[in-house]
Amino acid sequence: MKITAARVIVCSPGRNFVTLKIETDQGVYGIGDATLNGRELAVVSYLEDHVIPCLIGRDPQQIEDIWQYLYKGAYWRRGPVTMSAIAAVDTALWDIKAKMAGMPLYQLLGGRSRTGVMVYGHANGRDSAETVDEVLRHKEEGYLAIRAQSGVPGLNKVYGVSGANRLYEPADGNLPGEHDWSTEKYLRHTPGLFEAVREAVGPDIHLLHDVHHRLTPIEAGQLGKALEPVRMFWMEDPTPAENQDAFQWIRHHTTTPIAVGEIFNSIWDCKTLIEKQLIDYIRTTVVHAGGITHLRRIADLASLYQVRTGCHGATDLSPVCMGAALHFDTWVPNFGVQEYMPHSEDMLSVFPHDWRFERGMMHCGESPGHGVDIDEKLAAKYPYQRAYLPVNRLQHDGTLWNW
Ligand SMILES: O=C(O)[C@@H](O)[C@@H](O)[C@H](O)[C@H](O)CO
Ligand SMILES: [Mg+2]
Repeated sequence: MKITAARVIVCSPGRNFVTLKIETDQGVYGIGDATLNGRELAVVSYLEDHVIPCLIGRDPQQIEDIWQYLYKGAYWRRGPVTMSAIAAVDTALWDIKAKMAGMPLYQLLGGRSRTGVMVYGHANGRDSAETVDEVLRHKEEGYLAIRAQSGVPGLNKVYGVSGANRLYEPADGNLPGEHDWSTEKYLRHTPGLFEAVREAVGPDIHLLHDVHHRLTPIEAGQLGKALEPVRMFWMEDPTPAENQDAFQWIRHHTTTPIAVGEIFNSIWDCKTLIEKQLIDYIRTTVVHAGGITHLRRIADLASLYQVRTGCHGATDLSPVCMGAALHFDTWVPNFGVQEYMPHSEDMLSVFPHDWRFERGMMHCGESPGHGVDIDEKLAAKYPYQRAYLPVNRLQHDGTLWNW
């Protein structure tokens, strides 16, 4: 069997997506997500100018050998651009292999480990009251796990708050927007927010919160301790995770579970966090952590240390990634939860898919492959529009902070 062609499809049905399509001499093709929010064209070039020429003529069944070839053969290893490009190739090859086998991807990985994939929805509001209402609305819709994010009194623009339009999209404008930040105001506000949310929603709903890299380790310890009475499912990205050892200071002060990893792109980024059990959930994804092949390795390492998966699933990860993730989630033994920020109708129309949401669970579907396709004609109607993620500055003196 041979790869005969591969091409990158860039489209923007409400937001930018980058999709790799690999065609073979058996008439079967596979697709993979290569979207890197705010740096999309870097991955397009990495694929078109450097990777695709090396793929033509190779046997698409040799998924592992091609993964090793692209990882070791680049010499310059790891990084979000490289690993997103490798991920797109890997996902497309798994899609092809499953289609050739005539089975849904989860069967090829090892079969079903659960009846469905528990997902968490995104409730957010401009203030605590609006956020509580949104959490209750998600409970009504059947979610068993709900992330809550709210505006912070005294801050203008805060991560995760979509305001009137319920779909949250952080990449805005063709230059980075500037948000303001005050840790003091955030730490004053957040414990009260979750007391109100837990009071309203009752004891059975899993509550999650994304700190989005903004605290120091000791501040994260403070927040985790303040949230203990709420019994959070997790506190996400409490502090920047380049320094994995720093998480021991959070662990010293709180038992609130911790989730990290959506911006990680290889097993090396999370090795210490997992082996020292400094986290409870690993958030690495199919699209940014080297595809199914590498994500399986991360999940297997995590399973040795009772760390569970909690894959990132924001709308800037395309429906192709969501499809592949749901097959992974259906198989992976140490599954925790899957993030699910619903894509808009425009986005979903470009990516016909097999999955469905039912009472807080997602089901990946039974069609061969990962169950997602791309309507190239429709995609062509939505040309790329440069968009950046915002930057964050401390409100009192403008210091550039973590967004
Ligand atoms: O947990 C999450 O979903 C967030 O961290 C993301 O919304 C993140 O801000 C975006 O994926 C960045 O592109
Ligand atoms: Mg996050």
